Amino acid sequence: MENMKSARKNDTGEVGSDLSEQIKAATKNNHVRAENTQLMLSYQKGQITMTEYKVLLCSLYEIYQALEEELDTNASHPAVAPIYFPQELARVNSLQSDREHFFGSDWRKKVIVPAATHRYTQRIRQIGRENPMLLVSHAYTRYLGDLSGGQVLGKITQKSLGLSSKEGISFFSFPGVSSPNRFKQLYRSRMNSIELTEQERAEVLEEAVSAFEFNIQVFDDLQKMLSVTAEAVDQSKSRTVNFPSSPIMHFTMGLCVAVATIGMGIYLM
Ligand code: HEM
Repeated sequence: MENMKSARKNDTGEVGSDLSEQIKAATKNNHVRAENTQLMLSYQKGQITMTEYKVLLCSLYEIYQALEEELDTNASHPAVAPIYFPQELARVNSLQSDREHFFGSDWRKKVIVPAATHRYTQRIRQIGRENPMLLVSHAYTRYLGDLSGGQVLGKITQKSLGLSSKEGISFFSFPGVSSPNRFKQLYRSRMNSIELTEQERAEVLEEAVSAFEFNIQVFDDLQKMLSVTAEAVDQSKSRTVNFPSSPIMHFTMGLCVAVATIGMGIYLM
């Protein structure tokens, strides 16, 4: 809320009246909070683990599938058409191949996502049906993030996981974008060309704040899920419970326990 006020307060001052400037100002504090989630901090310290990356890929896949399906369905909507760049930006195919790389050909069966991811995708689908204008806020939050800090995160992932090739990290590559900075300029100018009433503009800014918060909740839930998993695996070792013996089954079983625990915890709140 404070962010929203500062974006408006500065309309005639340093922020200006362009949507691209206002959305950046409105989400500034949320961006700081996102950068400071435990998952993103692990990233910045080069400490991302294979398990963290794999569960992150599962959630990103669900999120982009919802986002890109809704963008495709609403491609000719006046607020969506200017920022509709499937050739340059679409991530679902890259995420599919990254998941296939790590999970194998039956990757579709290995969906491990926390409740926060479902809440995020449900919101995207709801606005796709009811108010497609707000897809702008979600597309901005994910794609401009991927073209900014995300570019560094790709390099860190490769190094942290000791990957010798780009296989498994195609999510971070945008072959259709030769200069991320120039493309971001184009994207901002397209955002600025969208005609919005004051009320609509306020809604777009508010939805962008929510989009950041959805991402923060996903990161936090993933972290919780992984810590519960680690405990479940530890307990299974110490209690000699008949847990499946292969590492992948261990991982999957542990995550099932974790997802169930977190999912129930959240839905019961
Ligand atoms: C390790 C975590 C992160 C780092 C180090 C990081 C870093 C950055 C940097 C350096 C920029 C460029 C700022 C500028 O051009 O002024 C940026 C922009 C951006 N980031 Fe992040 N970021 C992180 C996480 C995130 C997350 C989790 C999201 C949202 C899901 C996000 C969304 C954005 C967006 C939308 C922009 C574009 C801002 C604009 O120009 O309007 N970032 N980030």
